[in-house]
Amino acid sequence: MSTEIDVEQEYVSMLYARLDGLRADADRRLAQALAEKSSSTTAMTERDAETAHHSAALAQYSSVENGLCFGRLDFTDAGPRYIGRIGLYDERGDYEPLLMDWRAPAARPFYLATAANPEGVRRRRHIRTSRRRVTGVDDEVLDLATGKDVHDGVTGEAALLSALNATRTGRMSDIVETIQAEQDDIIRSGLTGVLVVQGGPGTGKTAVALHRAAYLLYTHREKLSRRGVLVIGPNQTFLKYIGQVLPSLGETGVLLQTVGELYPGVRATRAEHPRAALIKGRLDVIDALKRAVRDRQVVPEEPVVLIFEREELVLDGPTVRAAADRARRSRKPHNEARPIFAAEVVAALARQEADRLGAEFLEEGDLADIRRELADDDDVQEAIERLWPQLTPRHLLADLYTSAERLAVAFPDLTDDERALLLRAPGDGWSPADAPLLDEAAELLGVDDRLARARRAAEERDARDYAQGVLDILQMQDDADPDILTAYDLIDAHRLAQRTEEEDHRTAAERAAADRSWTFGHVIVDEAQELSAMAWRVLMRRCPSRSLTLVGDVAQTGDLAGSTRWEDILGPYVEDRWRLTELTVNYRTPAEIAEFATEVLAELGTSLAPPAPVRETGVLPWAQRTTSLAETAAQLAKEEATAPGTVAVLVPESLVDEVGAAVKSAVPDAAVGEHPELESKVAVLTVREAKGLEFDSVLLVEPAAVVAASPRGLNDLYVALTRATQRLGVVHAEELPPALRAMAARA
Ligand SMILES: Nc1ncnc2c1ncn2[C@@H]1O[C@H](COP(=O)(O)OP(=O)(O)OP(=O)(O)O)[C@@H](O)[C@H]1O
Repeated sequence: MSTEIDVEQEYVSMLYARLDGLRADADRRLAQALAEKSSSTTAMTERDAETAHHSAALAQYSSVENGLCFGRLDFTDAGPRYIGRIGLYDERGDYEPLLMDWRAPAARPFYLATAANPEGVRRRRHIRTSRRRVTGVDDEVLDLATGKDVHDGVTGEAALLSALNATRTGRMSDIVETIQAEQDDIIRSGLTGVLVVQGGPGTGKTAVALHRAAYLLYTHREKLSRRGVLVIGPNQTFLKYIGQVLPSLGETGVLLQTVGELYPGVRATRAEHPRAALIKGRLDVIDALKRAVRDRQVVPEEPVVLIFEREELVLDGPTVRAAADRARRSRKPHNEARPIFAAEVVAALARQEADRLGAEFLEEGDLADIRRELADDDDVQEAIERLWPQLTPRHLLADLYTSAERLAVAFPDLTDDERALLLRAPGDGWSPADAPLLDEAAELLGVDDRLARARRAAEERDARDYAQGVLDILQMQDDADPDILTAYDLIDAHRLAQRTEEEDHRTAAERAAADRSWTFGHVIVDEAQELSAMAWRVLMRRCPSRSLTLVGDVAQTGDLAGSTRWEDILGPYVEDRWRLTELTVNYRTPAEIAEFATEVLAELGTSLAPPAPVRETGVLPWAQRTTSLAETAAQLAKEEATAPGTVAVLVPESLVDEVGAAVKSAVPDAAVGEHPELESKVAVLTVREAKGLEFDSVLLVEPAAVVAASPRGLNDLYVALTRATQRLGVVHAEELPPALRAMAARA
């Protein structure tokens, strides 16, 4: 007798056969396209496009290999509908859907139907698979009369709990099989406007943000694949943690970046004092940058003497000031106003030279000659460069940060101590807070695109030469029959080169990463509460359409430059035209641990409600007092590592080296230091580094020091307490913070 599993196995096997067929087909077409000898440039670009298309299809088919089909809906009046990671159609007959993409409207009842509101669904089935084998099914009968109702608003309870209880791997996985109704609403919310998703720790904000990216790309493919989707995360470790989710949903074209990467060509990761980041994150830094630019527009105290045609010409203060005023009145950015300044200076020098020669004997043409010669003169150019230098954003900021005098001019309102925080040695590298400033500087300076223009001109020349070569060959071939219209007759080398150039086969994400002026179709910001006002300014420049999703928790704000009110972030850009949605269920932290986090939340005095934990484990968190913090933490980490799953040792910044070294000697393959490898069994991290991450077991070291380390220390403690999916232990030498006093002492 065939069981339900056998029935589903048969169907699932058929789906995999179809997937294999599609894969073989794409493989064959790709090989064909690659083997094709292109006889013309047009054919070549077509071939490139085809190659890119088939490669992308192949990548997608491979990425959905695991868990291809995970659900089935049976309707009261219709046959079954299978739900999976992508849509598959029957190639024969009338292209009947064999598998419904989870993002299609027809798949929605899988996530929304409840016994109270079944949407025509009689039964929802979760299909569990391991590779291509069906290992089990979980059914829910959505019929109030005969079936059970959903539990606490949770759908697919068995599948959900099994996902939540699974041991963690150090890589986030997708939740496509068990998306909950409140999450589904957000994921499928419209593309336009600003959507804010506020939710406590573990409510699935990151998961929702990524599934939303996949949904938007599916639903608005045409628009978004051209302009691209940008996802901003707090740091590289986090981006690596979430990096697999979108590919597992078949989407590879989304650009994941940190704020430190927003300025193309710079990867800003240098650590700096939080107060320095705070200063750089405030909007009044724009005025400081303006002053820094103006400081480079020099009016000499002593007249500058130039030798031209063996005679002296003099540039005095008033002449330079008049030229500078004229340039500034143009309201152009510094580099773009420079030619105006240079022309004024040259004109003033030309007048001097004309007076010397006897102006009455000179004609306008002679004057123009003098101006041209002066403009070409090395000494004159050098003087102009000294008085109004051509500046790149990097030079401007590097010169500023390495000079106490320049800092004093740019930041007159800061104290000496504050300015000292900004001072750095030459070649010290950029911090994440510098990236928005580099971008702002680029706005103030205007593009110095000489290099880019020269490169583009060279490329164009190459392309033209290449096109000419192609046309010559074609013409040679076509010489045989003069009556046939040749490519040469239709197009010249220049146009052919242009056409080749227009076809840029990089993905939108790749092009966007390299282009400061790129604007995205949609921007998603995770841990959005942490971004500074300056970071928002750059992001808003990158997203003039204001099609944005902000995901975060204003109770977890740790960065001093971050925000604790959504209206403060958005007010300057969209006033009150933004939609607030909330996530209320905690999928990560078991009730036993969440209880302590709730205490901290109350102490924080916010009006935010704690998210409701969806499960209990029966395991109580514990605390152990010790006089040797590092050794005890290391010993306990070693013990914890014998249980299944991952272990994080979370430490205040001040103890990271000491505890890291002790843990490393007790557990040699533990990950410590910057950018720890999260797939390691044990990792030592500061609380800040652990933001957004989760582990099966968490050992928190010296919570009192976490609280004391920053004005937002209590927020940091809240983050630390909410990282565990199973177990939490606290190791401390000092008194516990009040919210943790009730924690049981370790037996
Ligand atoms: N519907 C769901 N089905 C299965 N797992 C889920 C679901 N929603 C959330 N989770 C899981 O809960 C955990 C927490 O999710 P996530 O990291 O997205 O939360 P968060 O709100 O971003 O947390 P934080 O504020 O701490 O960054 C993850 O393991 C995620 O996979």
